[in-house]
Amino acid sequence: MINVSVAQDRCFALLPCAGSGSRAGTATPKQYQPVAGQPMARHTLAAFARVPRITQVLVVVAPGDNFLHTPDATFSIAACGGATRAESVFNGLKQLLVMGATPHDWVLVHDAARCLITPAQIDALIDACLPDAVGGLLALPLPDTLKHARANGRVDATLDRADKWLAQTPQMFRIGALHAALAAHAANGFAGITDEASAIEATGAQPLLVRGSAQNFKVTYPEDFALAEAVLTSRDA
Ligand SMILES: Nc1ccn([C@@H]2O[C@H](COP(=O)(O)OP(=O)(O)OP(=O)(O)O)[C@@H](O)[C@H]2O)c(=O)n1
Ligand SMILES: C[C@](O)(CO)[C@H](O)COP(=O)(O)O
Repeated sequence: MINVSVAQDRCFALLPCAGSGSRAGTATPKQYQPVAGQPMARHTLAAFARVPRITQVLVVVAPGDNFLHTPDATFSIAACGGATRAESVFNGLKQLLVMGATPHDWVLVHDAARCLITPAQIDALIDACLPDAVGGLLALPLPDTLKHARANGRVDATLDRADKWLAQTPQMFRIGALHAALAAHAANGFAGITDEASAIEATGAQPLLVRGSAQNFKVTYPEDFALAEAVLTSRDA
């Protein structure tokens, strides 16, 4: 007998990996910089490879990129990266549908540059979102006091942070819903769409917040590499 619930709940992973990493200041895009002995994106991929509920992993790279092109059965590559992260994700979703995913399947979109994600955190998001009608994202309540700045670099107010969260990835939604939500912003260059949840929110739906970890930070600035290296090395010890 076919297990219908499993067939309905397939989870794909989509890793946008086509950025230039301009804030990191590296010669090659930051996601390919060596961290703890491997290109950063390889650590991200290794975490997803250890989650049995992920049916397939697709990495979206920039056209012409060949940094990940060594044979590896745990992921596929599509060289369809766009000018923005949202465009890379939008193009990757189209590729997933070409590869046999259906609009009803789930997709977990995860920054290649968040190389400290763990299988347990991915599983926690899947567990929380599978029973949910909308889907959701890993996120963190603000750990610090939040200031409002004026253009002159001075503070004019301290904001209430009780209802503020920092968005992380993965962000998990139905492929069809996310594709349609992003398509609505394609004509204006995905302006204001900085993550998957923001596109879903614009449809009126309310993504679920699932508590992530401070260790799941995005390597963005030069000083972030040493921290990522230290955490990864400590996990291997
Ligand atoms: N056109 C783009 C831009 C970003 N990304 C990916 O989206 C993730 C998060 O983006 P971010 O950290 O902002 O990366 P960059 O855009 O590369 O960084 P920067 O803004 O400093 O240039 C990264 O894995 C990055 O490779 C992408 O696939 N396509
Ligand atoms: C998607 C994201 O990781 C959520 O925090 C983040 O917005 C991506 O980084 P960017 O600097 O906004 O491109």
